[in-house]
Amino acid sequence: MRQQPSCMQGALHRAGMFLRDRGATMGACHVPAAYITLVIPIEGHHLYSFSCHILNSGIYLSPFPYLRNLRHHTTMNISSEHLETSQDGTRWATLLAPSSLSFLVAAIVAAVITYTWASSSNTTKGLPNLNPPGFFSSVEAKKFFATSGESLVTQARKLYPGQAYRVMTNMGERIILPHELVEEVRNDRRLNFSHGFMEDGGFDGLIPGFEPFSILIQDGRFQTVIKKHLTKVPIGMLKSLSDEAEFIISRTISDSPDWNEMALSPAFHEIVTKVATRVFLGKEFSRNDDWVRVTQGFTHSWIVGGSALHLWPWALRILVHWVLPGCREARAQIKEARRMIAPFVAKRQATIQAAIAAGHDVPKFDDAIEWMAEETTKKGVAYDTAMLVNFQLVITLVAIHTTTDLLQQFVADLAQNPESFQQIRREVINQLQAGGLTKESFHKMPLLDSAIKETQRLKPIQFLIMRRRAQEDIQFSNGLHLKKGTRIWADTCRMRDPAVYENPEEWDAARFLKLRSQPSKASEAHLVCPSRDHLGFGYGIHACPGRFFAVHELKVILCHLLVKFEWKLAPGTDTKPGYIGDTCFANPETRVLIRRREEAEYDFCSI
Ligand code: HEM
Repeated sequence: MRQQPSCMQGALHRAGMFLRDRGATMGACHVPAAYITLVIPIEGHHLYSFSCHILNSGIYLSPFPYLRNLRHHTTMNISSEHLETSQDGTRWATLLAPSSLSFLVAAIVAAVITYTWASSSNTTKGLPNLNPPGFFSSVEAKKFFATSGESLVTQARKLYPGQAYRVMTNMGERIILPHELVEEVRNDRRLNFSHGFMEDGGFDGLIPGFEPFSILIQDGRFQTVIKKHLTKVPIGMLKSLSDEAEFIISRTISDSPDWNEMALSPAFHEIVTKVATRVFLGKEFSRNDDWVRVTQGFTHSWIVGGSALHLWPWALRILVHWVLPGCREARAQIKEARRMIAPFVAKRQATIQAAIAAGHDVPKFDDAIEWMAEETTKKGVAYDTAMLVNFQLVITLVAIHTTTDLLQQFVADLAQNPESFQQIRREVINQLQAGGLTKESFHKMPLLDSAIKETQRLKPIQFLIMRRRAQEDIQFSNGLHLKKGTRIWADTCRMRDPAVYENPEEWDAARFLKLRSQPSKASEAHLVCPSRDHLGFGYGIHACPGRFFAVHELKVILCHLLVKFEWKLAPGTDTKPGYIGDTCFANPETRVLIRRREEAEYDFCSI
């Protein structure tokens, strides 16, 4: 089965499959043979990650976690009869060519040059280039976009109205599409979200510490779990959300009737994490501070490590990640998460086995571990702790900081608009008193819904949204031609366009409530309904599938806050959003003065 390939050329040729996937083409390359093993994804699947071992005279890169046992293999032929199939059905090929460390370095340099050349030969080259990279390096341009991306894009809107343009972002080159093309992007399956995210955020599974993101591209099961289990938000889930909100708010926000100063960001981060974790993993984990620390820490490491990695050329990332602090922390956090989840999964399996052995009904569990296990089994694939942990880490990552951010911005907006604040509180209390904390009551709180949507209009989580990667060549109606592998983002400028929204710079709580009375706009005026005029949750087939859950979670937390507390901005505090790259975040320094309200107009324990 195993034999020595003749030289490095073969290995690089296979590496070309990986590069070609993002629009590159490999040139012929004669490099003397080296002991390098590359594990390359086959048939559109991606590699989980590499780990690197020095074995005898050679370097051995082995995949993690599914092919751990292959560490004992020294060579493997790439030909189709020698493909490996991992537990989840993904097929892999391992490439090897004989030699020494110097040739590994030569191979990496060759790959960098080829990739750089191939990337720059894209057909979108004729588009205006907003932030061109330097001749030898794109690092400065990437750093510039990270800090000044928002002002660059504002400038581009004036320079290139209605046109697509190129820009070197902090994550690499992107084509920014004018909003006119949003309708063409939204349901085009050739423009893929997960593969784009997997590349930007998961580094295509090539970097240990980022391998959890491979869950995003495994036959859509991640998205299916969310759509199937987190969209309807049944009353039991609503009750869990409220129960956890009651618990954690009482421990995070002072109960004093006197004004106390509080920073919004850390408090809301804690509240949102625990409330969401209650649904994802139950009380055992939502009340477990170590778990919360690990999952929050993983998000932080991902941001820090990922931002640093993006400054390196692709081929060097597989080396530098070993020393970058965020990447090292991410690896440690994954290990710790596995250590915590493994006994939980084992205990559950033992309970099921015991029930079966005793002839009892198999107990039913209702949390994200169970949903994912069920969905995976349905695909005929065995699941393991590593995969379940990947799922937990990624779902927490996509769910928490987005929801925390919107909650924080909304609370700050209310503090700056006291009249709307009082009207929204009145609406909430009236409905809670009339119908309790139910979905029906939420339907009767249109001002709350409208005001949150308004906050999101003025400060979406990204001002460039709908990240996609062209999975094949694409021609748009305006003549724009994208080559396979091209990365696009869409501009959100329409969300502040005076032709679409009257006084667009003004926060108007009732803006979307008023739109509900216009038949043509009624449906898209709801918070969970994306449209070309409001891209806060994206738009089209890849619009955020977690938005229904996020909106319910937000409303539950807000009901608690509105009923129990009074707040206003602390003197001198700053509410201006911050920008990193395409991300727009609520100001982490925002502080409020907050106090407990005297009236107890609704008792949450009664639901
Ligand atoms: C206020 C909170 C949230 C905001 C603002 C938000 C925003 C977004 C945005 C803008 C996208 C990209 C859509 C596109 O490009 O068209 C997205 C995608 C996604 N979101 Fe959210 N999100 C939130 C909460 C959540 C939650 C709670 C979950 C999970 C429970 C979640 C899971 C996802 C997933 C899985 C995708 C990728 C969809 C796909 O692959 O097609 N999000 N979200």
